[in-house]
Amino acid sequence: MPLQGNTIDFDSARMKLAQGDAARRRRSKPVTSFEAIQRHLSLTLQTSLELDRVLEMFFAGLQALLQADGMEYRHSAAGAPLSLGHRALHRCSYRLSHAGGYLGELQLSRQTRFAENELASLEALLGTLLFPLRNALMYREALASALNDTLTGAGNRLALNQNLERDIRLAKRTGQPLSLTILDVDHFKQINDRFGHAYGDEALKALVNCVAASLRNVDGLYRLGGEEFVVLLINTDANACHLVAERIRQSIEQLQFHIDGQPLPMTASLGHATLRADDDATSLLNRADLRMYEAKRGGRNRVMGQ
Ligand SMILES: Nc1nc2c(ncn2[C@@H]2O[C@H](COP(=O)(O)OP(=O)(O)OP(=O)(O)O)[C@@H](O)[C@H]2O)c(=O)[nH]1
Repeated sequence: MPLQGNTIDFDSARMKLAQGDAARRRRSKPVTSFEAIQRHLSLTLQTSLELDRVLEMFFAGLQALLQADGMEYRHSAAGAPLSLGHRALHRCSYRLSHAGGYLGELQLSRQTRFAENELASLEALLGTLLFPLRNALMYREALASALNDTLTGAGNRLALNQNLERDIRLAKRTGQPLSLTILDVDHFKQINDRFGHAYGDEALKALVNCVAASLRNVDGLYRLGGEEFVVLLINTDANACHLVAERIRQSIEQLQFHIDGQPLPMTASLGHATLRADDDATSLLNRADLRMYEAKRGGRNRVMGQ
């Protein structure tokens, strides 16, 4: 997985060193015994905390022991299943766990059956994956909690800043349109005042689920603060953004949210803006914010664009 941003890729540097060492060792004395493979793989797997990278290294290292055509890894924390190589007819699967903690499902496949002795070695080799995999999952969880709003699960302001800067750079380089919409819940204070803060929190969670359900998985949903959210739409021009914002508005209006069995209608006002050549993140957000306030002044529960 390529690293983004201006960082030094220590992982690949260390990998290259490790690979170089391995190549040198292979030239002098072939690495053949199970213990040698296991030791080498153990060292290699410690060079990264990136889940994809750890699994890639395991798949590559495994080939010294048995030839496998494909490997698939599933864990809800990892998002979509991660596939390496290509899937073949014969498969073996493992549910990985450690000290009661679930570490995912791993499946290997190839064209010919796995022999019993191969499976036994594979199971022994899986031990090398345990701690690197657990550490990579913990690292991923730590990153996610640093970038997500704890109440609603939407991205937080830090995630918005990072992704917006990146998407603006990309849109300017590729010439693709980029739009965003700011959404502010109408009269949210009344919900808190009437039902209490805890119910207000539940209403915000329901709203985020509702907005997320009307987006593509490449779209970003972020909480700016309070009851204000941003939807970031890559490769989307002003007309398409208006349609998306209108769809969001309607889905919030139709949301069947109940408090103690009582329906609680919610609406939101939305303002959108599309990237111009002289925009930066602040000017783009400010323009959408101005439109959102126009929507509030215009009577709320409406969408205003540029
Ligand atoms: N329950 C809950 N309420 C929050 C949270 N963050 C902000 N609020 C409340 O959201 C309300 C926002 O109120 P206002 O800014 O007056 O806006 P509004 O009532 O939505 O009215 P308009 O935006 O003008 O339609 C305040 O009562 C905040 O306390 C939160 O995390 N949970």
